[in-house]
Amino acid sequence: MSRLVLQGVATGYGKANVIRGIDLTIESGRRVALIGSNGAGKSTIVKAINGLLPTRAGTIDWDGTTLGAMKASDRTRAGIGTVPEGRMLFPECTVRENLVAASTFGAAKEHREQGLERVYGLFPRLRERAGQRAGTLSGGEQQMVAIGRALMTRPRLLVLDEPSIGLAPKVVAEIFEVLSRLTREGLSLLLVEQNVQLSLRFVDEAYVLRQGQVVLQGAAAELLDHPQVRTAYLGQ
Ligand SMILES: Nc1ncnc2c1ncn2[C@@H]1O[C@H](COP(=O)(O)OP(=O)(O)OP(=O)(O)O)[C@@H](O)[C@H]1O
Repeated sequence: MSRLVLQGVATGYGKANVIRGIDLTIESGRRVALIGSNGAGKSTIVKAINGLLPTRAGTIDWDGTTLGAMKASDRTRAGIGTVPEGRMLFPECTVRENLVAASTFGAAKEHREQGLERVYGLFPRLRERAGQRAGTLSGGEQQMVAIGRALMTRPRLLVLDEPSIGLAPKVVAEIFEVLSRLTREGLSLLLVEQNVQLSLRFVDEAYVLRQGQVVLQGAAAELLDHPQVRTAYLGQ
């Protein structure tokens, strides 16, 4: 079972307490979105989940185990994959090298070729561009590499920070179709998106964050109709 539970999580930077006690649960196989305006703390929560930022209070449980001070690399090995904001690829390395770099994590090592085949099957364009330097790819292709790289570690939960940013609608649709396919195969998703319309149409449930606190949560379809969400995030 792959269940992520945040209880009373607080974290921040230096003297700034950015996240001030949030509860959030992602049940196995569910698609969950975290929405909120610029600076609400979405990326900060992502960093607390993937272990790049220590928590100051509360607990994060994954698969029934409290993560505590577990290192980021160990969280990846435990099945939490991240597609970071800005993609963070190695621009001078090829697509294949970027993908393979991630497979040095745990079990993925023996399954490198299998992993590559799976990624190329999901994103055929990456097979065609396997030898091309990542920095020369289009934005959409780079996002595909970032997602593919996370998949190379065989995650059971994929955390995506702003996957649609700066991409044309057609490419976004293509990427979300792959994400949809992955969730049908049982992968859980935490989607952080500025595009509220897109994320609420895609996920099962969502949390609305304001100034480091959850101000609304519920089924995505209900939130799409919620007056506060419509006014604040959908411009309606
Ligand atoms: N490394 C850092 N050091 C200090 N403050 C930071 C750092 N990273 C983020 N912050 C601050 O934490 C707050 C939340 O930032 P965060 O990036 O989590 O917001 P966000 O909801 O993801 O916003 P965006 O949609 O603009 O990415 C902001 O006030 C930001 O200035």
